Amino acid sequence: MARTVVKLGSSVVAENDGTLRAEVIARICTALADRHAAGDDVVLVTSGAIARGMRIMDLPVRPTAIEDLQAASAVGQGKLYRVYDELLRERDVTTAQVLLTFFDMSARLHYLNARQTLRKLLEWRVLPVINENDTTTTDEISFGDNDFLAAQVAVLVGADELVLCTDIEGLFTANPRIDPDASLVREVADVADLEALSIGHETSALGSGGMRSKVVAAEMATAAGIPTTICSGILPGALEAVLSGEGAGTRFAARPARYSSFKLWLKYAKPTRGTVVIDDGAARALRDGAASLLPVGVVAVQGSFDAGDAVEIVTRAGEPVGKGISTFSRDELAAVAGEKTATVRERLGGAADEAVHRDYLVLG
Ligand SMILES: Nc1ncnc2c1ncn2[C@@H]1O[C@H](COP(=O)(O)OP(=O)(O)O)[C@@H](O)[C@H]1O
Ligand SMILES: N[C@@H](CCC(=O)OP(=O)(O)O)C(=O)O
Repeated sequence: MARTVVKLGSSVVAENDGTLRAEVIARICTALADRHAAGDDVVLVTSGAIARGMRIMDLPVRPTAIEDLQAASAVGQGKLYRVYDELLRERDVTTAQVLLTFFDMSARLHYLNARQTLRKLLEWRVLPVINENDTTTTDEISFGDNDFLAAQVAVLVGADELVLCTDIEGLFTANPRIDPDASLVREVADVADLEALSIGHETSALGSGGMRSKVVAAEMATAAGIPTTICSGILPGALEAVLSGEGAGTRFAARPARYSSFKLWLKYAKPTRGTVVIDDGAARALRDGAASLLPVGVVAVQGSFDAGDAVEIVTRAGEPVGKGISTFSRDELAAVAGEKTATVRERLGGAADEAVHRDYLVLG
């Protein structure tokens, strides 16, 4: 029994003018229902609310102003969900609509609640149909695109597989809409191997993020041990081949999962609010393993953060060392930067000695 997260891009769900691709969606629902009937857990992440709203409101192109996008999404989301609900009900699958914001992922308690709800739905054999809650997001708390949301959801539910469906067969060596010599990449053993390729942010008429955001999502999911495939959602048989294990499109091999679920959340879901610059000795101690970051190794503090916020940790030369949750606020940490533990205790009351505790730190 497998647990699979399937993401459909706007370009799969709708034509360029926002008209729903009814046949494509029906075929995909059949494929999902078949996996569900075979005993698999299936989670659907679907874009298309803005496209749907755009069509209904007769907007000629995808709007760019945030309030227009939010209003279009509000018009479209309910209607979009109803399409999946009806198609899947006809195929004996009960669905649930789940709308998430980046805030839900970045606040640990909300994250745990979302995880609990999704796990309960899967235990009930319900197929969650997920989208971002566009109407309440701001730039600050938006996923940016649903590829990132899908990767987050895959980590959240402990998926065995993530499938990102788009309007193109997979990842090409360059954007084939620009470069006719581009060829399909079938296997990616390591995302670092992709540096030589031209993977742009150019999108289809309705999409956001482009191929670049799919590769970043694949990097994130594979780092959590989840193999990821980018394939066409439009080409009949492609998603079906991926779901049956035959394969299609571009497959990113899973890397050994190095992080606990908490550290994955910290690395990928929690936004950083500031930067802590550390000296070389501290950088070595952190990179070598078991050490926490002590204030004595801190040389500068940038940004504005509270105790409990995530900070980027960098060397004096600006090389990234890692990311961690700060024990202190920006002002507190600035007041004890470079100081020994005895002075830190004296100045800050001694509640904690570490600027970032090892348990709340991810390297890289
Ligand atoms: N190297 C590449 N390989 C394949 N597609 C690429 C590449 N670089 C850019 N693209 C573009 O990415 C688009 C898909 O991204 P996007 O429109 O965001 O999809 P979706 O709406 O499905 O999320 C493709 O239509 C293609 O034009
Ligand atoms: N929440 C938005 C998703 C926008 C988005 O990320 O689109 P895409 O790049 O096509 O996956 C919507 O439903 O229209």
